Amino acid sequence: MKNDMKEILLTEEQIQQKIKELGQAITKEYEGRFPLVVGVLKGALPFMADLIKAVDTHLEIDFMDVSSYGKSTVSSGEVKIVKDLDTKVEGRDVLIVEDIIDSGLTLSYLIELFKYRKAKSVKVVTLLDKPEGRKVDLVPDMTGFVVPDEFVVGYGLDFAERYRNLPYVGILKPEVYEG
Ligand SMILES: O=P(O)(O)OC[C@H]1O[C@H](OP(=O)(O)OP(=O)(O)O)[C@H](O)[C@@H]1O
Ligand SMILES: Nc1nc2[nH]cnc2c(=O)[nH]1
Repeated sequence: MKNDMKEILLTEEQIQQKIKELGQAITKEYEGRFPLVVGVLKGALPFMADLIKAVDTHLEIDFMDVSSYGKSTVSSGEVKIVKDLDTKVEGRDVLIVEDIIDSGLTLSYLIELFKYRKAKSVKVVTLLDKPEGRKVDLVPDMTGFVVPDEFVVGYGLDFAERYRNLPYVGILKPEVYEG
């Protein structure tokens, strides 16, 4: 699969080192509390799995599946709930885990939803942030890496459901999605 990459943006080692640091920051932030850590499917799965192992305080996990993209690389601007949480968020400290923030539409929808459901606090940790893609004002509380305005894949991020299982993050060669 490495042959499909124009460039490797983040190596497995860089990602894992950053996750250790983020895990320590989350431990510090939520020590003595019992946050509800919400993974946004499917992209956040590898990040969430590694991140929670780097956190040294009690936490509960749950997942939400929302969809804002079709099969293309362009945002449709629509957000719909595909799978809701099993857990009540009222009174909870919610930490949303994302693989990437691009337009910000997915997250701004989720943040408003959890506030409406009376969460005690809502924070966001994202592995990747693409600030140039933003359509709404949104700054994550914790960020792994800022990435350029390019379509990236790997470590949860897909192109047509492929490449999620890469341990690194890269930019595809144009011929891969053109062909
Ligand atoms: O900031 P935005 O422009 O809203 O984009 C970010 C969202 O897009 C991706 O999910 P996607 O809807 O592609 O689903 P997936 O995680 O199942 O691939 C990503 O995982 C974020 O949830
Ligand atoms: N795979 C992938 N999904 C995204 N969703 C929003 N931005 C991106 C991106 O750069 N890559």
